[in-house]
Amino acid sequence: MRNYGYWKKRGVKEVQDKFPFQNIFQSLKTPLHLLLEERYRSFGKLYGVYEGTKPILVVAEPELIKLITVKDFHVFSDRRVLKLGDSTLDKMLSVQSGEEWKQTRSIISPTFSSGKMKKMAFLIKDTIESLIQNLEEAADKKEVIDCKKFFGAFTMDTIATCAFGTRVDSHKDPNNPFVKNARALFNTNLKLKQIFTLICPTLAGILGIRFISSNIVNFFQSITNQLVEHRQKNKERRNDFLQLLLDAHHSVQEDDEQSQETNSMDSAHGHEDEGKAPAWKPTMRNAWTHEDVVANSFLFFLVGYDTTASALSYAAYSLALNPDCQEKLIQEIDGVWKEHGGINYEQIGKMVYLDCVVSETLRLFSIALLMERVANEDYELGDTGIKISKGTLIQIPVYAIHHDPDYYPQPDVFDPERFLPEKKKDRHPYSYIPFGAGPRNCVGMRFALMEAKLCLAQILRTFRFRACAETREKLDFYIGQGLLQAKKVPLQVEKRADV
Ligand code: HEM
Repeated sequence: MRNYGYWKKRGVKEVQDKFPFQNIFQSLKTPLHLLLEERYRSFGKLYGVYEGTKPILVVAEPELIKLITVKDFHVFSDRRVLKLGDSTLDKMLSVQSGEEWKQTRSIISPTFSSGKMKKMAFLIKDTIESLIQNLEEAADKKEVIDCKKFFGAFTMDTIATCAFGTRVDSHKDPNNPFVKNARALFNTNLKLKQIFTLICPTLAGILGIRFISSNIVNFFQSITNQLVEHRQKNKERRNDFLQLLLDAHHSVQEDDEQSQETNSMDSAHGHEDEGKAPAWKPTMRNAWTHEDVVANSFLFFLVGYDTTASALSYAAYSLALNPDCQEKLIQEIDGVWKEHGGINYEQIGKMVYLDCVVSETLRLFSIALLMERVANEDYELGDTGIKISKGTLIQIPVYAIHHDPDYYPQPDVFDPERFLPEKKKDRHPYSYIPFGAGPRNCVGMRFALMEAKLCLAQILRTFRFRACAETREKLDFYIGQGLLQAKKVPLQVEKRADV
């Protein structure tokens, strides 16, 4: 049964399937980023699509995005409902809705405050050192590296230490039980296209996915149990997420820092009015259980591993193909190094060109291709006159907005200077949303930026990335995924002779 005409009747342009479920088949055939760009060109910033018979409104107009994600957040606080049918996994922040989500978010947000991130930067230092050693071996052998593998090992080590208090070198020690389980999780049971369902469950909704094997959940549950027991028995504390989540229920009244503050780390990525949606205030917190701790450590691992590894791979690739930008970044890094004798959390927050490089990477390669919200009541969309019924799904095509030549002339060119403060101020802030927007944006943004910036600053002090025969001018991406996932990012690393 088709529902065509639903949007037309409401005065909205619509994409009609030529045959039932064409939209779904198309998204499994064409890379989603290309589909989103093509529709943006043909239908503009406001149009309707159908997922089977379900009408979806696609909104790409920055002022309307701000309305939906911030000003009228009370109507659009949820994503599409995705119950995984597992009592632990259903406690993950990203799949919760309504009051449950508010309570969990109120507990989790402070764990990402800048004070906590600063302490966590010390843990990341060790994992960067392992990465540098691994890159050094590759440079000595003049190997072609797949950046995704090296940065994937680095982000896995980082999440292992920050979320599970477990020190591993997954590049050198692939048989470590943590690494084996993590790899099994990503390679088999939880394909990357399904991971995105955690932050934007489009494909899960379409395919009716129920995933994540209980063996793997049990493994992570059991290591968390052992760690908690060990820390309690030995009165041991560590500056990691596990500790912060464990402390959360003891410090119910403590700081709600993240929803209030913005800092230099957020830079172009956060929006000033984020977290200040008029109708949203952190609610009273209920008891925070051991299951909540396990679920959310696990979630950080799921969403923090591949996203940041991809961001670093795309940054390395862009710098290798744009040596002028790489030299400019190296100059900034060397300058800071000379002045401070190294680069730590404080310095990366002040490095303007480093921020431009990371921002431009996340624009050109918008890792989360789209965002979703659901209307929890009937609603009229700003002054468009469009009436949205309760339950309607809204999609925000992030990748297409980031490639709009009106905001970003020559959108396929890597040009970090677009993000210099004087250029940024001329653009609508909601035309740049790599971490989403509003109180439901990426809670891990600050951590991801810190991790990526610290890593880039440290490795470019030792190496340069170089394109090689295997490096393609255009990357090849997996199809049917909500995440922009390159198949391979081959490059060479060269040890710097000038330091
Ligand atoms: C470059 C890296 C990353 C990118 C591009 C990214 C992007 C996103 C996006 C677009 C969303 C949806 C936001 C919205 O709907 O408005 C999201 C949600 C989320 N992200 Fe990230 N993310 C990254 C890294 C991380 C890391 C490292 C963590 C944790 C350690 C994390 C944890 C989360 C969580 C828990 C949510 C769900 C928030 C909620 O529902 O309240 N992300 N992310």
